[in-house]
Amino acid sequence: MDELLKIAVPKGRISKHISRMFAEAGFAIPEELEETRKFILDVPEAGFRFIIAKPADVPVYVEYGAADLGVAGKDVLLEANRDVYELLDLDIARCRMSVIALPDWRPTLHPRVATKFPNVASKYFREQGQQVEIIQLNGNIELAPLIGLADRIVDLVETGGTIRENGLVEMEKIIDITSRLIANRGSYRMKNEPIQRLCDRLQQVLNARAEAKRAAAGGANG
Ligand SMILES: Nc1ncnc2c1ncn2[C@@H]1O[C@H](COP(=O)(O)OP(=O)(O)OP(=O)(O)O)[C@@H](O)[C@H]1O
Ligand SMILES: O=P(O)(O)OC[C@H]1O[C@H](OP(=O)(O)OP(=O)(O)O)[C@H](O)[C@@H]1O
Repeated sequence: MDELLKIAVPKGRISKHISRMFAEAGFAIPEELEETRKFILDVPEAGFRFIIAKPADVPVYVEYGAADLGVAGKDVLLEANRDVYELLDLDIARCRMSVIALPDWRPTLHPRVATKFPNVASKYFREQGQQVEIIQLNGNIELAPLIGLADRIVDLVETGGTIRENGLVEMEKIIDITSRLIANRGSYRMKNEPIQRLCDRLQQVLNARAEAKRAAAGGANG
């Protein structure tokens, strides 16, 4: 097959994990993936064309077939709710989505929740039987309760450093988050062989990583 497999990858956190993971899978990926200002990076030796996208745009490129495959956080996938196949949990960029507030938070008559994930947050509070006004922001969500824009936020937590530094507390976890490999439905049928080959190699990396983790835990215990 001479056509390159088009893979949409967000720059930043996820691209760092991806270059490492693809290298472990035996694909020589140039360091450029993390550094480049180019938005298209061909790696013909491996048969890939990387498309460098904003995280929230990855499912859009994949749904429309502008990319065959993509890597996106489960947060982004739940929020975007696009018609794509989720092929693999890559177990990278692990964090959780939580409800966060100031420590003295009390229920109010007209609660306001600020978030980058309005669809996920609305669904969560609806399921909890809570009526809230959702305010969509695009970043630095932790600011909202500090300046009186909202009394709670829904955001991602990894180490807890950001909420701690801003004097906030995590109230409830909504869901655990990792990044997923997704595929365009048509590409999955038409380019099944190279996609399956890539999935198999990535699955081997996941197995090797899990085994190394088990061995390390065993060593620490024994
Ligand atoms: N602190 C974190 N720790 C681990 N994973 C995270 C963390 N924050 C975000 N993620 C995961 O990484 C993905 C990409 O996040 P990243 O911070 O690189 O981009 P962003 O800031 O959301 O997007 P943009 O570039 O549009 O500002 C998120 O969708 C999420 O799945
Ligand atoms: O628990 P921690 O380890 O502190 O990580 C959590 C922070 O990381 C993410 O922000 P990011 O750095 O992506 O910035 P953003 O607000 O622009 O998305 C997230 O939105 C939190 O603010």
